[in-house]
Amino acid sequence: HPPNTWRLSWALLPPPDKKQINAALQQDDDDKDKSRNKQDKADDTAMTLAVKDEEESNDDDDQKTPQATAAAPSIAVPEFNLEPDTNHSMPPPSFPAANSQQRAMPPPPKPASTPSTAPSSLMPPPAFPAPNSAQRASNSSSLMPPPSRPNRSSLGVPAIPARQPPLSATAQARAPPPRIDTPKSSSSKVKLAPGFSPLDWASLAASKNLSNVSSFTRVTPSMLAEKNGRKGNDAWSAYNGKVYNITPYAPFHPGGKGELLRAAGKDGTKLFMEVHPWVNWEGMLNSCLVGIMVSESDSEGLDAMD
Ligand code: HEM
Repeated sequence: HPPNTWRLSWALLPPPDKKQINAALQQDDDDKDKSRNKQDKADDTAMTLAVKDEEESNDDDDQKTPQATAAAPSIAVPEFNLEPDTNHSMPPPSFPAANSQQRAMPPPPKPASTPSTAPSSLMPPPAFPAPNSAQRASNSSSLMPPPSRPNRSSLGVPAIPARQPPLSATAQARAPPPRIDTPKSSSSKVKLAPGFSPLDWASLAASKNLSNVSSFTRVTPSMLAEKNGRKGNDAWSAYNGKVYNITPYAPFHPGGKGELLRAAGKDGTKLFMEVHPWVNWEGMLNSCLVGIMVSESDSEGLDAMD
C-alpha cells in the first residue's frame, strides 16, 4: 500500500488535460501499427523462402516421399478448470444428500482407547461369549466336559441276567433275536466225533449219492419197516412222504445217533417236528433220498403193471 502522503498528493494535483491524453494515446497506437507491419513483412518473407525451398527440393528429388511438417492443430483443445466455480449459482452436490437419513445420523463415536489396546483388523475376533460375560457364567455347565461313563464291569451286570429291564428301541435292534425254547429245558446235543461236524456232512453230502439204492424206489410201509438199521441193514425213515436212508447221517446228527434212529423204519415226521421244526431236512438229506412212500396196494398194483 502506498503511504498516505501519496493519496494526499494525488488529491491536490490539477485535473489532467484531455487533449494531451488523446494525443498520447494516438502516438501509442501509431507505434503499435508500425511494429505490427514490420512483423507482417518479416513473416511474408519467411513464407516465400520456405515455399521456394520446398519447390526446389521437389524438383531435385521427385521420388522421395514428401516429408510431413508440424502444423498447429486446427481444433482448439478445450481446457478444464478444476478451481471451484464461485460464480455458479447452484452449490456443489454433497454426499450424503442433505435430506437423507444417513446425514441425520450422527457419526459413530470413536473408541477412546490407546493405540496399544485399540482393536486391529489383523487381530483375531474376541472369544464368544466373552470370558467375563454373564452368559459364559450362566452356561458354565455346558462348557464342562461330559461326565465319564460308568465302568461296565463296575456295575456288576451278570453275564446272563435272570430278568432284564425293558430295552430301548435302539438296544433291541442291536440285541440278538429272542431264543425260542424247545420242549426240552436243557440242550441234548452230543459231542460229535472229529470229522463229523455239520460242515463235514455238507461236504460229504455234496460229493456223492448216499441213498445206497440204484434208482428211486416206491416204498411200502412193509418195506420201510424192514429197513430199521438192525442186522447190518440200512435205516430208512419217511419225512413228509419221502423216504431217506439215514444211516450215513447218523454219526453227524447233533442230537446223537440214538435219537435219530428212533425213527428208523418209521415215519419220523412227528418226532422231527417236536424237536426241531426249523431244520431243513430236505436240503440236508437230499443225497440220501431213496424214494417216496406208497401204500401196500399201490405198490402191488405198480408191480403188476411192471
Ligand atoms: C433225518 C432227520 C433229522 C435231521 C436231518 C436232523 C438234524 C438235526 C440238526 C441239524 C440238529 C441241530 C439243530 C440245532 O442245532 O438247532 C439236530 C438236533 C437234534 N435232533 Fe435231530 N435231526 C433229524 C431227526 C431227528 C429225530 C428223528 C430226532 C428224535 C427223535 C432228533 C432229535 C434231535 C435232538 C434231540 C437234537 C438236539 C436238540 C438240541 O438240544 O439242540 N432228530 N437234529
